[in-house]
Amino acid sequence: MTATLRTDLELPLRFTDGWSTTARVVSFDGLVDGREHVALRLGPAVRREPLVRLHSECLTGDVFGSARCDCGPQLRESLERVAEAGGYLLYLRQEGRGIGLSAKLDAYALQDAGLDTYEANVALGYGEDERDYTVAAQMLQALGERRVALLTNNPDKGRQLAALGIDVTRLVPTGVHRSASNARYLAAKVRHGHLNGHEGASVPVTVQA
Ligand SMILES: Nc1nc2c(ncn2[C@@H]2O[C@H](COP(=O)(O)OP(=O)(O)OP(=O)(O)O)[C@@H](O)[C@H]2O)c(=O)[nH]1
Ligand SMILES: [Zn+2]
Repeated sequence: MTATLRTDLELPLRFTDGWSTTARVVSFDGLVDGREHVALRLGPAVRREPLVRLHSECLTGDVFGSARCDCGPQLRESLERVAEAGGYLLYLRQEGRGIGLSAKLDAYALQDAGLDTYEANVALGYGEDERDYTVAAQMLQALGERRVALLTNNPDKGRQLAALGIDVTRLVPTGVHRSASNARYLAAKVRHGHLNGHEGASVPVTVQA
């Protein structure tokens, strides 16, 4: 299924600490899951290999500033890095690693009772990570991008995109935004294959057969 560009317009971004940039915000028709995912195009136009961040929605971290996770600081870091390098931030409506907001809050309650972030999902009857990146591949194809560098610590994003026909040349790790409130959460992610703590390294992508 092919997605098409719907609207593409200028969006001035202004932050209270003074950082600002101008993005283009792009919406789409024909995305397979019917949700309203958007792309921000940032920075200089690059002929090959734009820097791309697939950011999974996290209302509590992205909007409210919750320190239980690292999503808020990662979102801001990603905007700045993509604005510098040239590329896209795809804001994917995959709240709670795909299980939704209310279920994520249920999972938080289980974590307060001792489970880790993945065990909590499983205890609620979900997979550890329910995200599928087909819509991200559709968005990149609609934008005319087949070759990207991916800003992430999650190798699964690179593997899934590559399997969907996008040439992912390398994974570029984000910084590590660790605090007393999210340290347990980040440690669980590393146990499940995240590259948090490998900052500065560029990691080649391997696709499983
Ligand atoms: N189910 C669940 N989802 C969570 C929890 N904490 C954060 N999330 C969601 O996890 C998603 C972000 O995933 P992360 O595992 O933090 O990071 P990632 O996207 O896999 O990897 P990066 O690209 O390196 O950021 C967002 O959709 C958040 O809403 C949690 O405890 N339980
Ligand atoms: Zn979060």
